Amino acid sequence: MDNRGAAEEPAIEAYGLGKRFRRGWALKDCSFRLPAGRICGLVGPNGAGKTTLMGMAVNLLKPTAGTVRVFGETPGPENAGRRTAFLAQEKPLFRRFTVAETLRMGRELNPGWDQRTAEEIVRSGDVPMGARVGTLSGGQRTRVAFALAFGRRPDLLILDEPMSDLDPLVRHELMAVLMAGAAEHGTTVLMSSHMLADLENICDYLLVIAAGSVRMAGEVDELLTCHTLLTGAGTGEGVPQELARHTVVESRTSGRQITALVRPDGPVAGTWQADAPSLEEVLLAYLRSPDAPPLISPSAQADPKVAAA
Ligand SMILES: Nc1ncnc2c1ncn2[C@@H]1O[C@H](COP(=O)(O)OP(=O)(O)OP(=O)(O)O)[C@@H](O)[C@H]1O
Repeated sequence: MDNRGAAEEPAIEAYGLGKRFRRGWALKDCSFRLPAGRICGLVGPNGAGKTTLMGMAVNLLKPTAGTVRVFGETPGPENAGRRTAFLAQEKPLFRRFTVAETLRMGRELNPGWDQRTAEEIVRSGDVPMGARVGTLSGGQRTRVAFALAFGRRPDLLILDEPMSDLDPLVRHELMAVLMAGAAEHGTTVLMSSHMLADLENICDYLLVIAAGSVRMAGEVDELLTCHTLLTGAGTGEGVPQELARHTVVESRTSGRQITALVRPDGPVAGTWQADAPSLEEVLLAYLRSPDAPPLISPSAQADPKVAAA
């Protein structure tokens, strides 16, 4: 669905966004739009620029080039900042605070604080309210940090690899909490993760970056339906001639069999078995093929006017 024209501003819109550190560009010419209300997976190899992008959306980093807007505003402590909660990769918490004190701090700092939900998230993991944060396991600390971010009831929740230190059961439980809460409150979620199979179950939107630029962005359904996985008999090296008119994202030869992920431009000639790829197959193909043409679906295309606003 294309949200253009909807009354709600996009949750995030970036145009020509870039960040340069001493060693070079961490993110370059990055343009996309994330419509409000989506659960968006942010995918990319190590060092692709995911944390840098999130840092600019939450005003921890200033862009070197271009623009990023959150609900139509430049990120800052005011409106956009108040509507956004960020769970950083290192989950910064006060180690000397007890869990109860941590939640009390959340309540005192945030007018729309949802104590019941925050407590439920903590209690369902049997984390003692009286325990000091510094004595908790990594996964328990993540649960508390998650409760703190979620309890703010933000309109935009930005999570940097939230699942990396969670066991599979906790991961599923917290992601279910996330999805139910987001559905109930219309929260937009931007979540980076390397767990591609998990993202398939959680996300309805996707942003893929590699080497500092956008490789793919849009509705998961849309991105899936425009790809086909072809399997056929390989006759040699390289992309077979009959695929030349289509966009071949990746082609791999194994023995006498060739497998190609393509964006077909009309019917495919030749004898191929055509299958619908999984999200994981599409993501892996794009991650392995940095030279494949990027794919930005209409709902994810940034409006150049954002840069001028
Ligand atoms: N504060 C900084 N100073 C200098 N370089 C930085 C800084 N922060 C990030 N970088 C560089 O920017 C690039 C992008 O880093 P970033 O942390 O955004 O990647 P990432 O996609 O989040 O990676 P990962 O999946 O490993 O968490 C990397 O090359 C990194 O070394």
